[in-house]
Amino acid sequence: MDTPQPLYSAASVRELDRHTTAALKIPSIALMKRAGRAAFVQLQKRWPEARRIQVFCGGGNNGGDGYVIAALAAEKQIPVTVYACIDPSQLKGDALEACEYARREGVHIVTSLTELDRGDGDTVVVDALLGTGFAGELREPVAHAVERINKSAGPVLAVDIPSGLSADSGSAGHAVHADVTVTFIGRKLGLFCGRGVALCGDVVFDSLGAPQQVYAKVEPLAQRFDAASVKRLPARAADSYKNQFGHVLIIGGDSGFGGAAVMAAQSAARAGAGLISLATRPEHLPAALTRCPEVMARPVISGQELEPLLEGPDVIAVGPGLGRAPWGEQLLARAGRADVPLVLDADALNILAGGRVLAGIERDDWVLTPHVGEAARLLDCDTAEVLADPRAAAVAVQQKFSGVVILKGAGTLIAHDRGVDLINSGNPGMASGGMGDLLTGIIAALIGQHMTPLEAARLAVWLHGEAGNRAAEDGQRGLLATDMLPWIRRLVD
Ligand SMILES: NC(=O)C1=CN([C@@H]2O[C@H](COP(=O)(O)OP(=O)(O)OC[C@H]3O[C@@H](n4cnc5c(N)ncnc54)[C@H](O)[C@@H]3O)[C@@H](O)[C@H]2O)[C@H](O)CC1
Ligand SMILES: [K+]
Repeated sequence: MDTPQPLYSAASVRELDRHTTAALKIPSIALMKRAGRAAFVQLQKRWPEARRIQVFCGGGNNGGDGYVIAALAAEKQIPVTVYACIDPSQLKGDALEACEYARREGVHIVTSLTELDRGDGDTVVVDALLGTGFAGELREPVAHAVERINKSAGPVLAVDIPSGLSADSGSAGHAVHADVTVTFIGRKLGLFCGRGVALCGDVVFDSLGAPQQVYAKVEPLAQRFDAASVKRLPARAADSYKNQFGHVLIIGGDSGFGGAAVMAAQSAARAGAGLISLATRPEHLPAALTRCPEVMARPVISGQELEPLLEGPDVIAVGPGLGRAPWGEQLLARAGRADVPLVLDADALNILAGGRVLAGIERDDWVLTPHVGEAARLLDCDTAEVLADPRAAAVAVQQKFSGVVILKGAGTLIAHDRGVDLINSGNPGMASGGMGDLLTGIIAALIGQHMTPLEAARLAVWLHGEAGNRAAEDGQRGLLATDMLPWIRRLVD
């Protein structure tokens, strides 16, 4: 099993830069030349037929990388033009030295966008405007240059990070939309969460030869898990029997929302739970029986009927289709005190956010699975605040309610008492009803199969997204949650 990838803040990457130049005993300009070369090699690999290159250079070292790229292109006789967004006379240090290197190689440098032709589909555009030094709102003349890059006909390669994207949070206003981002020395958290997932295109990492020991000196913001690093379930012994694989109870499905509860139960079954019970409104029993006869569906009118059902299960998931009416509140109030691990989703989170039910309760053995809107309600803030710094929001929910918090998104964050994890999974086809219900069922099934809440959260998020990717091979639009069920089964082993 691989180790997860560390993700850093901009400041931490600058610290890694310093440790690297010290450890390698090289001047920082040498690191800049390595960066420029790493980006140029990727450019040639991706677009070997590129007939022209336009490099947009800013006023800092990100711009310096751009000048190195231009010099390397000129050395290969590839027609290249640099648009110096900040006049070269204002450059300092390594960036100035890189600019002089480009001039020596005969690179044509223009300082006005009017001197830069629009280019065509064969013109590769390089975004070397802003890197880890970007802060605040995008200012002119960089903002205008970003807009021009986004209007280019050809592909875009972003150097280190798409200009306008926050390395620390993944938030962005106006920013470069790149096809490829070549990032150096340390992967930035912002490349993999928030708007970063859409703005970066493919992310290519190059350590620039940074020795392994420098990474031990700097604390990452998060660690990124993928198929190779997420812990899987063990193989089953030949003499296994169903009780060994957990009894999951799903509670939900108020009038009109029975499908959500049934899908969560089906998902738990497909993720390998030994026994699944479903406590839901009586009117949903026939559907549950038809859709998933393996599930023991039990009618629940009020909290009293739920009480005896809380005895047997090894894990309880509350929320799919629960609604926010007294029925749902009663069921959550009772389930919330059960002495087995819990998974709270959807309206169970909205009820919890209301503060009337389970007020002040903190549990180490529950998994909360908010999307951005539910996280905002749990924190009593705007969704804009959550989007501005998703990692901070996930940590705040975890500090408020304890346990494991999964903040769902294209870059899903998992906050726990030892730090923050990030998992990129899924695709835009999964932006449809029922996806969250499936995730809830998978988490519960994995806890029932003796994974810790954190292990279950990590594997479930990855598995859920991968099942969505496989199901989307037939097309993203019209992807239904139930299309993913066969894939959950194939991937959970
Ligand atoms: N040894 C190293 O540090 C290496 C760094 N690499 C590259 O360098 C950049 C980081 O460079 P830095 O000079 O610190 O910052 P930037 O070039 O990203 O930007 C600073 C530049 O941008 C202006 N600016 C800041 N905020 C804004 C804003 N909101 N609007 C407009 N302009 C803004 C600021 O005034 C400066 O002019 C790193 O990303 C790498 O690309 C090498 O790759 C490796 C060695
Ligand atoms: K950039």
